[in-house]
Amino acid sequence: MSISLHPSIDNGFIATKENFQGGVLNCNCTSNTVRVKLSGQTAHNHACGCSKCWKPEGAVFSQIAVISRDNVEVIANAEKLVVIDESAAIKRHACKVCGVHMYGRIDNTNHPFFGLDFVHTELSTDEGWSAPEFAAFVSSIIETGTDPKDMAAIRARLNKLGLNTYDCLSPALMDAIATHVYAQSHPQA
Ligand SMILES: N[C@@H](CCC(=O)N[C@@H](CSCO)C(=O)NCC(=O)O)C(=O)O
Ligand SMILES: [Zn+2]
Ligand SMILES: [Zn+2]
Repeated sequence: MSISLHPSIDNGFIATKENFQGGVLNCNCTSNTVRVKLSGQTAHNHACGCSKCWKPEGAVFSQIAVISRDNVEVIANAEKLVVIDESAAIKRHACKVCGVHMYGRIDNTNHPFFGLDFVHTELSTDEGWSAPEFAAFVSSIIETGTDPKDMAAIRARLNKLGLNTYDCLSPALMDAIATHVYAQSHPQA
């Protein structure tokens, strides 16, 4: 059986819908489902191979996007959410019953991505969320057990799906991080 990159990516993905208004993310519990309302479109959606982002069963990548934290609201069963790693920059709020990560939040106001929450839009039944644009932290899938011998074929599959592969974030996001770092040590007069 071939490796699943991610169920929302393996066979091509649903296109971004213009003027998409957002929707609701649901955890995998069939009762007392945790629900998170996103009041708007997401951005910078990507496949992430890092060991920290939540992946559906059997997938080697997660699919993760960002949205303004002001547009994220837990609307049901918030008491089931726990932060899985308090020491991480991104505090991933997961359902303690099914394990799904409902949103990741950055508390450090100096972090380059402060103000943005990280979300997995496949948890929504709504269609039209921003489509994946690239694959990040690709080499990191080896850290969670992928055979290094499979990497060339995996990178080729991602490329064929239209996703450039990077071993950290995309050049645009890495430039944004570096710009933030420079600005912190060179404040405007
Ligand atoms: N090789 C490591 C990489 C982990 C990592 O740095 N992950 C990134 C991307 S997550 C979303 O794109 C990150 O920013 N992490 C910060 C955090 O998780 O708090 C590994 O695989 O673990
Ligand atoms: Zn759950
Ligand atoms: Zn990640």
